[in-house]
Amino acid sequence: MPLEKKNSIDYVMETASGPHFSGLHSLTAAASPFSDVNAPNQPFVIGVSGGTASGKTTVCDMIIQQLHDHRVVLVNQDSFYRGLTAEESKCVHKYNFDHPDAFDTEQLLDCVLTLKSGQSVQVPIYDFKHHQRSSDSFRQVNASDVIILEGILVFHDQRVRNLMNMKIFVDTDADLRLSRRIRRDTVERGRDVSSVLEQYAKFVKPAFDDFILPSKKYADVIIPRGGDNHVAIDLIVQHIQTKLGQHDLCKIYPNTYVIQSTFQIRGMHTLIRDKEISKHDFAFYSDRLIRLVVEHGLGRLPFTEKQVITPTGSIYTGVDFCKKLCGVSIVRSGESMENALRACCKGIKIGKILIHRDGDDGRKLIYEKLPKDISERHVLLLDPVLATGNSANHAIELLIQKGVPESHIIFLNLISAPEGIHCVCKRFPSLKIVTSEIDAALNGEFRVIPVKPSSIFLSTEQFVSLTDKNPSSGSPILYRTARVFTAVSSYELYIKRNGTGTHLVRLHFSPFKAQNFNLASAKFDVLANGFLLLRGFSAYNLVLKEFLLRVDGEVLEIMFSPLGNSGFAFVCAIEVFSAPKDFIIDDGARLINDDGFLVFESAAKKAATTLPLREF
Ligand SMILES: Nc1ncnc2c1ncn2[C@@H]1O[C@H](COP(=O)(O)OP(=O)(O)O)[C@@H](O)[C@H]1O
Ligand SMILES: Nc1ccn([C@@H]2O[C@H](COP(=O)(O)O)[C@@H](O)[C@H]2O)c(=O)n1
Repeated sequence: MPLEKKNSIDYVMETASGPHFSGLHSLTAAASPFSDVNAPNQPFVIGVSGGTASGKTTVCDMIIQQLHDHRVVLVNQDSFYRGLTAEESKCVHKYNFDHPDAFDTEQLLDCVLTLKSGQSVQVPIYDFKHHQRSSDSFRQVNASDVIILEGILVFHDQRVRNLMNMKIFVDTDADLRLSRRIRRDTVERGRDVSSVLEQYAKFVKPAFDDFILPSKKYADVIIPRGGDNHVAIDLIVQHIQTKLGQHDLCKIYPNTYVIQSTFQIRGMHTLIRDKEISKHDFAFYSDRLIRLVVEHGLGRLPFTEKQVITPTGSIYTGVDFCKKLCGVSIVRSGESMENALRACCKGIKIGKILIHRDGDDGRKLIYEKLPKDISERHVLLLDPVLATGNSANHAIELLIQKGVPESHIIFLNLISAPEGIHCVCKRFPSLKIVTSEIDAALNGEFRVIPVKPSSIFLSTEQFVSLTDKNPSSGSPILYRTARVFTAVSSYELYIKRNGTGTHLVRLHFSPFKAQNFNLASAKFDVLANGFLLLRGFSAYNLVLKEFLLRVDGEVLEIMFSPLGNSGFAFVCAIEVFSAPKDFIIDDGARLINDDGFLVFESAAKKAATTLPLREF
């Protein structure tokens, strides 16, 4: 290759699109200067208090229902009633269940602290009929995003109050509470009306006046009418959702946006971080997440008001998208976000920036291919993993040098490390970062590879790159190197844009001898998306094989499977071309031969080999 071409930006960009692994590199918590914000996200603790039968449990149930996308656990103060001694049990009507001492508050504190630290706890089960805790069974309560602590006296002890992020007091009329209590205690707790009224007058009402009502002042929110107050409950749920969606870093850097976490989103993150996930699932779920990030990022762009006339002739006042827009991917992992961006913004221009480390002295070379009018555009900068932030800062600096105002840059990530957010936001406070998850911490074990490979991805590490040291004169460069696979290995090609359709796959085999390998002795199968292309194949001479096959989706996987004694497979080059859409006639294709003709059904769903164009 001429030196001139080798130095060209296009060449650098092309070669940079090869296999790429992006990872967050290890940083021990101790080494991190951001240990405070790296601390795992603490659960949100809500205290719900109020008089007996005020509707506390009902309100909690309504909140839990509405927070269905989050992990919420309910802890009842009732579970921490002390068991009665034999003596106390004998004259239970003299026992004050409404006094703070009736509860084991130390145990309650331990329980909430354990849950807040992210561990599960065994909560006692209380039996109101026998006034005892179950001796042998517990309720397992798991760590969660939200802990709701409910009970008549949960605001009484300051240490318990201090654990709460939000305190709600359910304020229901005393007469209504008494009538509910009579019904509940007679129907559910097997008591008679007179004992209920006696307990109410002797203990319940005085304790309400002495302990419960005075604790109302600690409440952040008071809900009159309890569960009937849907407006209050909706507002509370909205507030909790906002708090849950807001990482501590978003409070420090208001231009950092984490998309609202739901079980769907957490589920997808769980999948893409699972080392057992298949490549297809990895690509599918990371692409789904990337689309959400892209949509959210687009939502941060400026808009103008626009009115349209609807088919019924009325005026609809809406908004118009920002038109001066472009994407810029940080090569190479950023390219994996391009599909999602194109899917959301038809025809969007996409530029590329490659930051290339030159030697070990940290010197960086930057190559770029950007739209000429980039300074007039809003830029969506794409990189799925924001790790240290160093590359991102180089890319952003370059965009600013090109005349893009800092406030016109929206940096889209799938996963961000706190270090990266600090690094970028400190330097560029007017830029926006949109991410789907901020990692809690990076530890020695932690390494994320969340990006869909850019264009071609080799699944194995068990390969050898060979070079023919004695090529025959005139032998094309293509045939002087080969990849040898000593285990089942596959290339995944991400077929951009057109995806589904017919593709021509061309495989080049040139059997030379190098190192300890005689490529002519290789014997192997080749499969493409499960179709067997070559069975027990060996190449004794230079061979070129072509196949036409239909790919459903974005991925074409070409697999090499060594057979028998040879123990290895090889290939010199793979070419894939997209054929015209209807290149293969689906039904009714005929093979004409001496015996008449053979009709092929669903031909497009099969793989077809072409007639050898050149077979050496
Ligand atoms: N808004 C309401 N309308 C009718 N009944 C209610 C309402 N809120 C609660 N209740 C009933 O009152 C009783 C006590 O309610 P609960 O939510 O268990 O109160 P708490 O937890 O404060 O003791 C239950 O039987 C419940 O079904
Ligand atoms: N063995 C017991 C324990 C408690 N109580 C009463 O329960 C009330 C608290 O529960 P709520 O669901 O009404 O908040 C409290 O007022 C106690 O009097 C009881 O009767 N027997």
